[in-house]
Amino acid sequence: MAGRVDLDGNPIKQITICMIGAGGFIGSHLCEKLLSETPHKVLAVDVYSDKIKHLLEPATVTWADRIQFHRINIKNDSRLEGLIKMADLTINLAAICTPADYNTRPLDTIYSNFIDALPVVKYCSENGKRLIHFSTCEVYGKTIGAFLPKDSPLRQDPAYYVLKEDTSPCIFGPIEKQRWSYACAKQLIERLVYAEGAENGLEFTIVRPFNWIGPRMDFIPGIDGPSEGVPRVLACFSNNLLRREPLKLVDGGESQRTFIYIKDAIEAVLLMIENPARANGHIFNVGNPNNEVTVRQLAEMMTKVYAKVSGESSIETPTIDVSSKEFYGEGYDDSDKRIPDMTIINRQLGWNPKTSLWDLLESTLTYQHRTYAEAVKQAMSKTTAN
Ligand SMILES: NC(=O)c1ccc[n+]([C@@H]2O[C@H](COP(=O)([O-])OP(=O)(O)OC[C@H]3O[C@@H](n4cnc5c(N)ncnc54)[C@H](O)[C@@H]3O)[C@@H](O)[C@H]2O)c1
Ligand SMILES: O=c1ccn([C@@H]2O[C@H](COP(=O)(O)OP(=O)(O)O[C@H]3OC[C@@H](O)[C@H](O)[C@H]3O)[C@@H](O)[C@H]2O)c(=O)[nH]1
Repeated sequence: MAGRVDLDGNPIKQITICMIGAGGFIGSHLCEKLLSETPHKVLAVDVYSDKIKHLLEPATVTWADRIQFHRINIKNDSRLEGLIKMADLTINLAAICTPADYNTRPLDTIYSNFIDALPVVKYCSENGKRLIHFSTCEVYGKTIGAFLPKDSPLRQDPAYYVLKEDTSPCIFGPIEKQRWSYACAKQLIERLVYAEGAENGLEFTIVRPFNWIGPRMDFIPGIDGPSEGVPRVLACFSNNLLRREPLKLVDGGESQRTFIYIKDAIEAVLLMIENPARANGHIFNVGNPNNEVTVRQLAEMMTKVYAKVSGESSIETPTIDVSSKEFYGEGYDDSDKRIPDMTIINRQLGWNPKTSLWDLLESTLTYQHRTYAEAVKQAMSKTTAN
């Protein structure tokens, strides 16, 4: 760790980071990276700590004095401002961010993504502290191309679908499509952070993650989360594969996504943390434009990769179609396509993603198999016995 320098060759000083939402998927990977590869200190704030338990116990690990866990719900805890004041930088990851909640719990979604983030922005601004705020690629909503006729040749033109931080519009569906409650709340908090920068000099960076995936993402229903819960697609499909049941393709699985390996994405966040002069005042797409698939193709690839890593043959009917109304309920809608433009992050931080979709699925599904296969088998045999 000695002699670490930033992108401009300046020595990197140790800082204290207040990480809100540190116990989640992204937070757990970021904590791991900061503790194992940097000298920085982490004030980890969350209501849960299961995903960072391995970093907190036993107290003898070499970084024991560099991480503190604070079990705090930021909705209503006066300790938050004190922690932000103690830190040099605050990173806010806390959010409700699973699509199954956006249309079924729209109030919780809006409160979590906008109202609950307000004090964090305010305390950073008032105390002159730097903020890295986690937004989402969903702020782009649908592509312009989605509104062109199906056979229009313009649909092939990147100008109609590549998503750029400084020029693309944010296109959401009607209010009754409550799916967009999340994207809209995230957009408004982005605008607020930006305005605090413009009017009050807040030093900020906004991150727009494009489908980061990897180990510890969400939960496997009935094993380490509610049986009826619907996590994001990686965990839904992992759960289906573990239970040897067909993967459910919502509305035919035609939507397209670009998936990036969590470990590649975390490299980008570390560059933002350690290069404030290059990251402040910017909004960054963080994704892998080379890893685009339809959800159907993702299902097919995950089925193949899982067969390889588990040694089990795939089932006869690997996928089935379900309607979005049946799967998510009333008010669901979808982003059609998400390809991040990488110009700004490339120019400012020289960062590029590395891992192919096949490789990231292979390491992630190896983890899923090792972590869950036995527990799923036991849970299934109990259900059959009953
Ligand atoms: N994973 C992705 O691909 C992705 C994509 C786009 C945006 N994001 C954004 O990145 C951030 C982190 O996402 P994630 O995938 O790690 O999600 P996650 O759900 O795993 O993590 C969020 C964490 O925040 C905590 N939290 C929520 N409300 C809280 C509160 N009131 N007080 C304290 N802690 C609270 C949760 O307990 C959870 O541990 C979110 O803001 C999300 O919108 C993630
Ligand atoms: O079992 C499933 C689950 C999901 N899907 C589909 O798979 C696609 C991806 O679904 P995800 O649950 O990963 O969520 P989305 O990509 O739509 O949104 C996510 O993207 C960015 C973040 O802000 C959030 O983490 C989340 O909103 C959607 O088209 C969804 O309808 C299935 O076809 N079957």
